[in-house]
Amino acid sequence: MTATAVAGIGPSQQRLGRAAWQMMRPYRGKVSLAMVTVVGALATTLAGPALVEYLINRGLVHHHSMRVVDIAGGTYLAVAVASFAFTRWQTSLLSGTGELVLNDLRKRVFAHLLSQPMAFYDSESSGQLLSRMTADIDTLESLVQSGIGTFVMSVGLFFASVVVLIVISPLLFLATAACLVPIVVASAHYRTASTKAYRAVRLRIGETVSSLDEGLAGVRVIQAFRQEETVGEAFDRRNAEQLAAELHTVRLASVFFPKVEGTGVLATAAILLVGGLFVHLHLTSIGAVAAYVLYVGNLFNSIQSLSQLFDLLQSSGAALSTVVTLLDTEPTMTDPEDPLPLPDRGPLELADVHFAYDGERPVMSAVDLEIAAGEHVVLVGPTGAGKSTLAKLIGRLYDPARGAIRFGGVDLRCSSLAGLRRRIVIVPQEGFLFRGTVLDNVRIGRPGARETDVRQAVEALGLTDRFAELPDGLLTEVGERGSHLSAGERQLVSLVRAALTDPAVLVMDEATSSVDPGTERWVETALAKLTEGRTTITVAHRLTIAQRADRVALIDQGQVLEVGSHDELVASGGAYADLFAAWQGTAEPTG
Ligand SMILES: Nc1ncnc2c1ncn2[C@@H]1O[C@H](COP(=O)(O)OP(=O)(O)OP(=O)(O)O)[C@@H](O)[C@H]1O
Repeated sequence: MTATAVAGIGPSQQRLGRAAWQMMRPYRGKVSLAMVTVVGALATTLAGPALVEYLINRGLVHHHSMRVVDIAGGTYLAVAVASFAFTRWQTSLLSGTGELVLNDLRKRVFAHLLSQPMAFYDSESSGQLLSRMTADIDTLESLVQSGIGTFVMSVGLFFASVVVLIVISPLLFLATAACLVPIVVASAHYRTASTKAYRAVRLRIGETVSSLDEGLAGVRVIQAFRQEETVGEAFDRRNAEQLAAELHTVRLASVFFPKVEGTGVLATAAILLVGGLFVHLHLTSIGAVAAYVLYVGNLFNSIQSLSQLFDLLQSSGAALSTVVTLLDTEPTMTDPEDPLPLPDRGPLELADVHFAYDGERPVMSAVDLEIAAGEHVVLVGPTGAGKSTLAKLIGRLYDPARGAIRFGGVDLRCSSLAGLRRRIVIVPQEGFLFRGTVLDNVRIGRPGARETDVRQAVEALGLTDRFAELPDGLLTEVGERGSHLSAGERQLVSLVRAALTDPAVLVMDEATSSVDPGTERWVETALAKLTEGRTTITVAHRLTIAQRADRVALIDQGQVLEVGSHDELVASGGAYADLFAAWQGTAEPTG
C-alpha cells in the first residue's frame, strides 16, 4: 500500500458502514438500549404538536373547555420532562458507547501498525501514520462527544416528521416539499464538494504532522547546520496548504448553511399562507395548521442540526475512511498455517537470494552463502553494497523476492515469526530503549522473564559490576529513548537483552558511534561472551573485526564477491585484499 492509499481515496460507503458496525458489535446491547431511548425521545418530541392540536381544537375552538386545556397542558409538561429524560439517557448511552469503540479503535490501529513488516514503513511516512492515531481519531472523538446523539435524533426526527406531515395533510405536505427542493439540490452539491474538501484537509493535516515529526526528530541536525529558517519555511508552506484546504471547507459551509436557514423561514411562511387558506375553505382545522407549523419547525430543526453536523460528519467520514483503509492493509508477513519449528542449532543457508526494496531495482542478486553453526561471519564491502540488507533478510525483516534462507534446513518463511525471533536476534547499531528501567528494557528480550533471569544474563556477559555503577543499578530509569544513559551503556543494555533471548543466531550491526574507551572495554568483553558458541553475522564498518572473524564475506553491488578467512582473502590478492590495504592506509595513521 502506498501513502496515498492511507491518506487519500478511501473505501466505499458500504465498506465504511460495515467497518463501523463491526466496531460497534461488541456493544450491541448498549446500542439497542440507546435505540430504545431514541424512540422514546422521538415519541415525546412528536407528541408535543399533537397535544397543541388537541388543546386548540377541543379546548378552545369548538368547546371552550378548561378541563381539556388543563389535561392537555399538564400532559404537555409531563411529555416535556419525559423527553428531557430520554434525550439525556440517549446521549450518555451513545457517547459512552462511542468512547468505548474509539478506545478499541486506538488499540487496534496501534496493534496493526506494530504488526506491519519493515516494507510497510518504507512506503509510509511516520507523520501520516501519526496523524491516523491523533488527528483522525480526535475528529471521531469530537463526533462521539458532541455530535452522535444529535445526529441520531435528527435523522429520526426528520423521517418521523415527514411521515406525520403526510398523515396530517398530504396537500400541505406538497407545499412543504416544494420548499425542500432547493435544500436537496444544495445538499447534493455541498456533499460532493465538501467530501473532496475534507479528504484534502485530512491529507494536508497528515503532511503538516509529517513535517513537524521530521523537524522534531532532526532538531539537532537542523540547529547544527543552521537550517532553522529553511526548515521553518518548508513547514510554513505545508501549514499554508493546510490553511487553504481548511478555508475552502469554511467557504463551502458559509454558502450552504444560510440557504438551509432561509428555506426554513420560507417553508413556515408558505404553510401559514396555504394553511390559512385551507382553514378558510374548511379543508382543515386551526389546530391542525398550528400542529403542522410546529411539525415543520421540527423538520427544519432536524435539517438545521444535520447541516451544522455536516462538517463534523464529513470530516469524521473522511477520518474513518483513512483509518479503515489503514486497518484493511493485510500484513505481508504472516505466519504459515502449520509453522515448522526451527531447530535449536543448525547451519544457516542462503540459496540464490534475490531482493529489491521497491520490487524493481535489485539490491541483492543471486546470493549463495552457507554459514556453519557457531561460525562468526563478517560482512564487509563498500557503502551501499547491501550488507545491512543481507543482515535484515537473515533476520527476516524482509523476505527474499526469489530464493530462500534456511536455518537448520527449515525455510524461514515456514516458521512462525515468534519462533524465528527466539532463534535469530538482530542487535541493531543503536539499541532502542523505551522509557522505563534498565530491567524493563532488558526484559523485552524475553517477556515474563524473572528479575533473577535478567541478573543471570547480566552476569553471563560479565556486566554485573558495570550495571552496579548506575545510580539505581538495574532499576535506573533510562529516560525517553534511553537519553539518561550514555551511548555505550545503551549498547550494553541491548546486548543483555539479546543474551536474555538466548538465540542460536545473532545478526549484529557493528556499532560505529563513539563509545568512551572505558565503556568500549565492557562492550568488547560482553560481545565476546554473547557471541561465544552462537552463529554470528556482523555487518562490519571497520576491518579490525574482520581479522578476528572465522570468515569474511565481501559484498559488492548486492552480490557476494569473495568468501574466506581474512588471511586467505588477503593472501589471494583479490578485491578484499585491496579493500583491506586501503583501509589500513587510512586506519593506521589515526589508529
Ligand atoms: N529502506 C530502503 N528502501 C529503499 N532502498 C533502500 C532501503 N534501505 C537501503 N536501500 C538501498 O539498498 C542498497 C543497499 O543498502 P544497504 O543499507 O544494505 O547497504 P550497506 O552495504 O549496508 O551500506 P552501509 O555500509 O552504508 O550501511 C542501497 O542502494 C540503499 O540505497
